[in-house]
Amino acid sequence: MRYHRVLVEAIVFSLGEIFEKGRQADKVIEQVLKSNRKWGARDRGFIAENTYEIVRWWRLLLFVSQEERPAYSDIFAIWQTLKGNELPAWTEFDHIQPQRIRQAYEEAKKIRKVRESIPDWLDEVGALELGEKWDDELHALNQTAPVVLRVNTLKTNREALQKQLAEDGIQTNPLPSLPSALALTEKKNVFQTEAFKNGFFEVQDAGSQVIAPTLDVQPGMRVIDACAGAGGKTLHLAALMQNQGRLIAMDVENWKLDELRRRARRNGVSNVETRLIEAKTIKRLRETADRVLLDVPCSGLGVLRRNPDSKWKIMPEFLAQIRQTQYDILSHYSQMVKPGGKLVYATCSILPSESENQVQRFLKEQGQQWTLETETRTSPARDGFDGFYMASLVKPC
Ligand SMILES: C[S@@+](CC[C@H](N)C(=O)[O-])C[C@H]1O[C@@H](n2cnc3c(N)ncnc32)[C@H](O)[C@@H]1O
Repeated sequence: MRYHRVLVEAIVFSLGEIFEKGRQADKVIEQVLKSNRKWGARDRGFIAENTYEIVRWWRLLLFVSQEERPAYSDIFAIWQTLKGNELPAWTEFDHIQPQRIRQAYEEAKKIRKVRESIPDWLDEVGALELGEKWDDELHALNQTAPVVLRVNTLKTNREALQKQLAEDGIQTNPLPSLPSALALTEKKNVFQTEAFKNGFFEVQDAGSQVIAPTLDVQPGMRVIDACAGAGGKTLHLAALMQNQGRLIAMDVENWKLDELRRRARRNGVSNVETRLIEAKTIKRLRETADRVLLDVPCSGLGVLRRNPDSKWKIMPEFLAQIRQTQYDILSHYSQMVKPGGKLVYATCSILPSESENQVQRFLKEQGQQWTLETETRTSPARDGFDGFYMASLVKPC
């Protein structure tokens, strides 16, 4: 393996931005990759993959270093050694002792929270809430996530897109359980393709693709996506509605709705209107929707494969606070559903306290009003999808 100093320096810089300035890993990597247009695909892959993997394995690497504040270049060297790569003969690596690193790693493997590189409190919460399933889920959450596309059926179909991407050297496999999903066989930058620029697909994990179909939307319905963000699931709903009917996408953050509108244009979506949530927005929409999606803000513990830095950023207090927000949204926003209509409550969390328990509390506190129709979970350990939860609730006529 040949190392280029400038690439290793880019990784060291990125780690400093993430761990010292608390910046989001994907934003830092995006900025670093933009800083040098001459880097090729392999160089970019080297920077991005190593930075993400070091962030993912941070606690394990710190343990193996046996130092309180090791230099980021030492952490890089430890990571390469654990991967079985020989280090270059650079002076900054003179003091690195591969044999000692391998011994410390043997010790690390005996302690779950170190081996799986997770904060103490999170290991405790996971074990408490998931019991014997925690080991497998935690392990699966540390694997690199596949890149999955959702075919935009407003513009193309799965076979045609698969063929078009293959002509660009991008090989994919259809996922049998999801009619619009294609998984890449190896990581490639799909955003450069004509197919992406023309809105033929979106990048969307398989677990996330299970949610919109749960609403059972029909063309012509009136549908509200109440926590729409930048619209991953709004676009999917629009495609399932065949662009017919009315789809209101709402959020409390205007910049996300701006991004949603941009994506909707690329996707050829014409039945979406965006609405910033203000004091009376929900009240005004009382009993107006055939379907309401509540894809509520959550811990993101089901998508740690993609965002490994969030395990170092979220705190127990945040979990308590977000649970309250989720319940407030569920109990308040559910009033937008018409009698006979349907509500889907969804999270990208593996924790029952953000998911099943919230729905149970809602059913109990709302009395006889609602019935739980279906409850589904996707699992990194069981099906290789990100960890999503979705419950479909019907309001009686
Ligand atoms: C899980 S994300 C949504 C992801 C989005 N549905 C998608 O598929 O791309 C949750 C969203 O809820 C929004 N949010 C936070 N508090 C909210 C509130 N009180 N009402 C509505 N949306 C809220 C956040 O801004 C965020 O965009």
